[in-house]
Amino acid sequence: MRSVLSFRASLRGAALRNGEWTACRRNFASLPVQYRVVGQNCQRASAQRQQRRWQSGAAAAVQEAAVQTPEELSQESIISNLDPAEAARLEKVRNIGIAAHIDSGKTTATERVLFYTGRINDIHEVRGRDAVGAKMDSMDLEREKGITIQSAATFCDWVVNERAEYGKAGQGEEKYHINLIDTPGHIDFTIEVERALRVLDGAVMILCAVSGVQSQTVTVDRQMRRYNVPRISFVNKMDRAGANPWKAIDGINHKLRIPAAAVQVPIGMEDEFKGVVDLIRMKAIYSEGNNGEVVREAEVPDDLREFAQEKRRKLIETLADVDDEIANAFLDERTPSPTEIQAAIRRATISLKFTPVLMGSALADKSIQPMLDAVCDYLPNPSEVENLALDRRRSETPVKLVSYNSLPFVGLAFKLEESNFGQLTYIRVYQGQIRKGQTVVNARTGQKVKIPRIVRMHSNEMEQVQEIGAGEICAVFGVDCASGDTFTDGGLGYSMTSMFVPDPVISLSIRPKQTKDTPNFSKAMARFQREDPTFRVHVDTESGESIISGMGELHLSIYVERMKREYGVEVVTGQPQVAYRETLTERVEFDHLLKKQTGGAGDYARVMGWMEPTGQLGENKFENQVTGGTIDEKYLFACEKGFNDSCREGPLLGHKVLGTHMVVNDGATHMTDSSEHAFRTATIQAFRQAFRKAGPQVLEPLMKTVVSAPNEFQGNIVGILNKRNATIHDTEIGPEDFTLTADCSLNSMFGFSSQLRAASQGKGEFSMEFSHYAPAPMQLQKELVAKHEKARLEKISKK
Ligand SMILES: Nc1nc2c(ncn2[C@@H]2O[C@H](COP(=O)(O)OP(=O)(O)OP(=O)(O)O)[C@@H](O)[C@H]2O)c(=O)[nH]1
Repeated sequence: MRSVLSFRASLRGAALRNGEWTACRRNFASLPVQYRVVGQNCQRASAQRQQRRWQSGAAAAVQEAAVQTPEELSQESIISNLDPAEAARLEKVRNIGIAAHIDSGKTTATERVLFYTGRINDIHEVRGRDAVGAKMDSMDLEREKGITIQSAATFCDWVVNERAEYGKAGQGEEKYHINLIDTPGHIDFTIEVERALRVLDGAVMILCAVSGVQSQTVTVDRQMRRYNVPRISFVNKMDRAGANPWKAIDGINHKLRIPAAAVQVPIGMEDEFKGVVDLIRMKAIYSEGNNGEVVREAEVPDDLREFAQEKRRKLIETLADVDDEIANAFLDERTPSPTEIQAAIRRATISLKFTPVLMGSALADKSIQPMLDAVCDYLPNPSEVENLALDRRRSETPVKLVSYNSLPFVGLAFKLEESNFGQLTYIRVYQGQIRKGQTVVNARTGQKVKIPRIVRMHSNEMEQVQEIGAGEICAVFGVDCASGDTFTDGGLGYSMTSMFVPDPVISLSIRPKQTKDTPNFSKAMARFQREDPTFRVHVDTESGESIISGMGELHLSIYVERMKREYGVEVVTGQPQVAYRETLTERVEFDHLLKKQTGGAGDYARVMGWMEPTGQLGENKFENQVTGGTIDEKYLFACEKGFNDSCREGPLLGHKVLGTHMVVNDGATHMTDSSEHAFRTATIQAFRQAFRKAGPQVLEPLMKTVVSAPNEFQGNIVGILNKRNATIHDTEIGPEDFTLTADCSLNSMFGFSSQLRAASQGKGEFSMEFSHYAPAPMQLQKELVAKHEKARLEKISKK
């Protein structure tokens, strides 16, 4: 032990003095485990110290610069005197989401959660024979197709019983209030996951016991990281043939790169799956009764004792890598107590360093209750999550929001939905309370709105309430706003950052079959656009047709179907179109003169400079390098407008331009004939001419495609993908199914779903997600440009 301690001392000195830790790391892998733990702790201590130093410096700077309003001063004094009763209320609140790959069992698990918490009286299955369907899939389309399309919110109370092993005996029951959002798995509805994770404090990531980490698990993982959402993992479908929770845990560790360890081991597998052993308390847990509603605890079965001990050691070892207290116990060669392990899992989960893995079978009603206990035990309450707003009155300084009722109200509208009673706006209350009849202010528009009605949502049902406290989720009626707007009580100049909205990748033309349906058609379009930021509608300037754009074929086909069912409008749609982009590849100089001086007021503008690629296929850039005032400031502003207009409609196909840099460094102005209009037009003309000379290219979206199917269909499916020019990167062959990952151009993937169905007897599935833009094949580029040119000339000749 002495050598370990001196090792620790020398490392700490080195790490703090001059960062030699990096050098130590090179030989790190060869050290025995206890040395590795010490090393990591020292590194962490050094980083923490540096961070603390930085934070105190930053806080002092902010305080110096701040001119605080009376409201903000009162906010600070309230925070420094937090009421213990308020803290106790918050401790028992959990705002969580359930997110996973398609068909992992999110809705099935949520149905059990609602049943065990007494929110529903019977369990109904997704695509069940009783034709009722799961509670959270309330839309007819969801019930028919057996997929979740919209996220649905609900709430329930869960009672965690005293557990002597955690030193809580004698404290009785603890009742938790859980706000829960069930999200869709299909990538086409990804915005639903995005906005749910934006406002939730924690998540349950469900994995299929047979497939483990799948393509959408990776997407959901990325979204959770984007919003710093701690998660517990639940390996579902333990009753299925081929179930292997250890493969799933391996996937979390290596594919998602988040330290994970099982906190349970299964008792039996596949159709012998009976329950789980809780590794922290070393107790067997069985769910019995008609619907698994009776939870029975028993001793660990003899034949599992050794295996459970081994997995318990693995859990402690994984925790020692991410938690100092467990690392110290490890060093002292002491086995941590259940209370210490539980506390360490909670700390490490909330600080995003670890995910505990639970397992069960939602369909077989097994082991859902321990998952609910874990939600309460390991996921954060609203006061444990850092939520920041930007203070517009202090140059957007970030301020921490505190889930405390007595503070001024701040909430975020994260989802809009049209209901029979008008627009329903889902709001997460970050601080303060919202009351019926209260006037709140939209931070974006400055508009004041009175809240006429507040409800708590239970899927498609509502429960009226008078007020909602800090840290909770509710929905309000009669508030006109956009998704992502911040509301405050008007006293604070705070606004919150909104969620990430991906760009649509596919579009198609659409029109009502009968002209009499046009008003309803427009109404539906307006509503769908307001509700879903990834669904866009615009009118094509050339053809005059309405074009809808979205995240995939399924996404758009669902809206076409909803139009028919909810608005009685039959529509005619065109072929799906890909959202191409345009870029240039070479540097080209320009010197363009616009001169119209025949009678009356003329137009005069000369712009000079160059265009070149930015080096990345990202944002376009306009730069003014004019010296000597050859072009007036206001005209340069018009040049920039002309540049932005040109980037919206590229010269090749009329699609958006990417990665283009335009520099204007000289020009000429006429005393009377120059105008903003002239400079804007001259820039557009210069852009068009220069772009065409600068090695222009059409870019097409490449999709990360993941296909899985039973092994016997692999040959067929690979053949189909090869014909569609896919680049296959990876194939993983399991005992029954294979999964392959490929890059495919979206253009080549139309109709793939039906071809896959036919080639795999309906057993194959695939998901596609936008990856990046890449140059389209030369032949396709030529065809697209020629088609666009032909359509343009036809339009001119018709005029
Ligand atoms: N064998 C088995 N099947 C399950 C289990 N849980 C769910 N299923 C089945 O898996 C299918 C998908 O279940 P859902 O609950 O709709 O999955 P989901 O993740 O909500 O689906 P999406 O939201 O559409 O992505 C259904 O047929 C369920 O009956 C389970 O524990 N075992």
